[in-house]
Amino acid sequence: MQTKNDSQITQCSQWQRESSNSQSDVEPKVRQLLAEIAQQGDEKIEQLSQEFDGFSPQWIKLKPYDEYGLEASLVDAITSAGERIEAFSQFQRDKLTDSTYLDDCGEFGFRYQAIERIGAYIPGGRFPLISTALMTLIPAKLAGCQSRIACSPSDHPAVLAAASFAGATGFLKIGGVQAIAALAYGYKELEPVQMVVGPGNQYVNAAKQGLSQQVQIDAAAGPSELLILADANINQEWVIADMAAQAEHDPQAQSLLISDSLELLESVEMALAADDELAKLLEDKQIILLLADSTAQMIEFSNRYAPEHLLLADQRINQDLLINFGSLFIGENSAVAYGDYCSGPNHTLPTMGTANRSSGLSVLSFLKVQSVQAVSEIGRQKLSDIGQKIAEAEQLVWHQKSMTVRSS
Ligand SMILES: NC(=O)c1ccc[n+]([C@@H]2O[C@H](COP(=O)([O-])OP(=O)(O)OC[C@H]3O[C@@H](n4cnc5c(N)ncnc54)[C@H](O)[C@@H]3O)[C@@H](O)[C@H]2O)c1
Ligand SMILES: [Zn+2]
Repeated sequence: MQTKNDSQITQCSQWQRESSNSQSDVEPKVRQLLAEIAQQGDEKIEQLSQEFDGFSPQWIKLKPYDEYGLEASLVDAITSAGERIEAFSQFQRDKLTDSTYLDDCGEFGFRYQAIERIGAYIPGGRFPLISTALMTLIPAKLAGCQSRIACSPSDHPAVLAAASFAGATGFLKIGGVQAIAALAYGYKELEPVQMVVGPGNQYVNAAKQGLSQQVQIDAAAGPSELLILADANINQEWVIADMAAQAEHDPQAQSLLISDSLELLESVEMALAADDELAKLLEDKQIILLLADSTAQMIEFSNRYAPEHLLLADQRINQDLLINFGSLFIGENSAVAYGDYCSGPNHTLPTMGTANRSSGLSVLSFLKVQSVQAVSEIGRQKLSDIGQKIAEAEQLVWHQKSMTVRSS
């Protein structure tokens, strides 16, 4: 199939995601700052907070979330969104049951154990990120993490209210590299946490990366991505709004529409061209229109691209064939924006193709899977027979001995 010469519609086989912008100047700078903090401790954290944000780090005592003077309808919305996110987390937690089996050598199994202390970074930025506070702190609470520290350079009432609703056990007003370092190394009475989650700018992400030996971190959530798989019958107005919505997160955010219907793509292109704002998104390649030969090629493209958000608006495609995505939205009722705010599943999701190997944030992120074993009297003999032969071959004499002494 050929597309018109002046068209922005591209054959999907000829399109590839650009690699992320190099953060070459940010990474060394952040590494240097972290080294200074490691050496100089709290004093350096305070100095950087003054230098970059103009305030000293400050503990804020959280009030009940409905005492922040927010508009009543916003309080209701936070409650409803929070309850749905909580219900999803609870559902997931309930499915994860500790389990053991018995065999002739004893009892063997595994159990889920929450990480004790976690930190959630809530970006400062231009907007009070209510949803980020809910999406990071609620799963940690439902997982059973005992200490859940929120950090943000913003003390906007909506952020504090959301952190309070989501059950933060402490709120430290601090931003950037120094916030991540305070969580990882400890700061004054704050003991080091074991895991740091949450989005942020390139300094925040570089700090998380730089401290990933000290603490567990979640996947770096880069610029937002959406891929829509569309048949000829989609509601164009809806999916155009979805594409523009994800594009508005960030100038580097990208929304892709793929279809085997050239007619549909041309119609969408015309609709975009008729609106200055949307036309600019197309021109800036924040919206991309891709033509496939077949549904098989659409599926193959989707699995290779591994989008953060995947909207399946093609009734011919079996969802089970889609294997790489952060979050799947099935049918065009399922606006990605619902997932951003309030449907329940998490919005902190892997980007840049890392969805082919990693998962978004969830209750699971905050749990360790531990194995347990209790060897029986009979097992003592049987396992010694097996293990001591291997220990002998490895020439680990005390390993061998610790088994042979038990075998008689
Ligand atoms: N993927 C997601 O789910 C998601 C959700 C929300 C936000 N985000 C992203 O989070 C980011 C928020 O960024 P932000 O900047 O608004 O808030 P931020 O809180 O991430 O960063 C602000 C901090 O950056 C530090 N900083 C600024 N300039 C610095 C410099 N030159 N050197 C060292 N430190 C410096 C300051 O200490 C400041 O407190 C955006 O990129 C947004 O796209 C992503
Ligand atoms: Zn979004």
